[in-house]
Amino acid sequence: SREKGLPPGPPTIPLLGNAHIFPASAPHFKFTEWARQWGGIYSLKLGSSTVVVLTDAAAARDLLDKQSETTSDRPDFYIAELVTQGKHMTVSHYNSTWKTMRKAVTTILTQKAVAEQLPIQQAEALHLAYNLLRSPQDFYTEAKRFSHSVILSVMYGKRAPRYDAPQTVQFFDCLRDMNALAEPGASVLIDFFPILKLVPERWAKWKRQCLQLRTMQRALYGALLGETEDRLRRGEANGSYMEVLLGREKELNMDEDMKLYLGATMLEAGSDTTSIWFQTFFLVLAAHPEAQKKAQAEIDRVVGEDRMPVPSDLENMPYVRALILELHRYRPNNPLSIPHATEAPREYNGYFIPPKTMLIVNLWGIFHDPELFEDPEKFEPERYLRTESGTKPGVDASAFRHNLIFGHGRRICPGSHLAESSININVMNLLWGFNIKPDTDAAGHPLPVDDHDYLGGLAPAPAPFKCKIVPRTIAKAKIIEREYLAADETFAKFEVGLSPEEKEFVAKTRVPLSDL
Ligand code: HEM
Repeated sequence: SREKGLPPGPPTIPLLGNAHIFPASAPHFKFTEWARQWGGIYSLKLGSSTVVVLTDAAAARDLLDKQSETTSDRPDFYIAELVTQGKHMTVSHYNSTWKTMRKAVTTILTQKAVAEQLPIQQAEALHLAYNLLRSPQDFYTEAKRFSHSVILSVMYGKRAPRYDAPQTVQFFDCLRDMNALAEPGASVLIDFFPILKLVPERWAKWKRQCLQLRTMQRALYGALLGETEDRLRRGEANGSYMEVLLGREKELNMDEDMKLYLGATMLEAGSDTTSIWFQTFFLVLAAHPEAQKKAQAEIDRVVGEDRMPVPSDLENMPYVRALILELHRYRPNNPLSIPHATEAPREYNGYFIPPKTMLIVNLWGIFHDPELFEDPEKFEPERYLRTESGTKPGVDASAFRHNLIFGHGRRICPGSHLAESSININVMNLLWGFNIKPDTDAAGHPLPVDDHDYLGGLAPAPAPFKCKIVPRTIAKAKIIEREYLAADETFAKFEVGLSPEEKEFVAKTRVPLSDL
């Protein structure tokens, strides 16, 4: 049962606590419903463990930002432990391995270092736009290829020019298997009822799956690391982050496994999140033509017809900036962020929070709170023009920093600069060049777009859907094509390591559309 002093919460039953009512999928909806009933700080009992859900931006700031020395641990995650033996930074406990890896990541992902990688990000964005001219129906997988290729290039100095290349397929298989194993249903049970860990391998299919995934991951990430080392030996450095790390591995104290899993962490954390963001972008814009038209009008005013947008244009586009913030609010990538855990007892607002409590920031519940946001279920970028935080006028918004969707405290997303840069470039490019429209029926009538249809997981992606992505003018399509072909030199630096098949593929596709 719930110990005295804990924040309130739904009634418990013996032994299980609240485990019998713990939602198996899309937990942010149930967590939000409970927040409206039990308040911005409530607790759940799962067996003898405690979860505190924070649907309150000020409480999240006070506990996770301001007291982050004792609230930066992660909960036990036995599945990840089996697969990576504690070396995956995102889910690792707050220990010396995490500190070493986090330091390495902060060294390579500074705002300045990200700015230096801008040319390949811009070239990848051109490739995305060019591919949307060629095969707009593939936008869903193209969002994944693009996101993966950017982080693969900046991390390992190698592009992913097509979605169905063997190494790219292998990467997405690893990601799919990890996400499936980490679905709250299975993993929550093991973590809260540790006796399940003792089930022998022959009865525990998940144990066998973990070992298979470990083998797959080590083969893939070992090969990518080896390729970078070979390139360095051949004197073909191209400025990738892994090269920087390899140059400083002694000073940063990185062992072999840390190097391998650091690359894995970055590729996985960077590919999935950004691709889901762009899939959401297409879905929500197809459903909201009015917002799309306003953003396009602003982009046309600032950029005109004769050139593509450049990053500095965004300064002059308040509506587009508001649209990006509204997308973060309306469909936050990680609706429950990533859970933290306490290392020491905490008192907050008269409640007692014991050590080893799982702290969940319910971003969904915060961003969809009708007390804070006018008509929160409505997609309305204008709210970010009325107030800086998008909240209703008069609401105390001091805890609403603009990067709330990137998490809190010492665990805050280290990839946020890279992600924001990708988002800014592409949102401008895509709205400048294309109309994103609902799919149509046989008679050409637009079909309704369901922007609530999402898959499960901690970072839910829109369920695969159809939409029409059409160049706004022939002149703009020609400019995209011209710019893409002109980025040849930038691409070439990241294509030395491609297999002969990939090189052939690139050579065949790097031609004007009329020659295809
Ligand atoms: C739209 C894109 C992205 C979103 C919304 C996002 C969001 C988040 C969130 C909410 C967290 C958890 C923070 C916390 O625990 O308080 C996180 C952690 C993390 N993110 Fe991102 N992220 C994005 C892109 C990226 C990219 C591009 C990279 C890599 C280049 C990256 C690397 C990481 C890593 C390594 C962590 C774990 C940090 C740690 O546990 O210390 N993310 N991200």
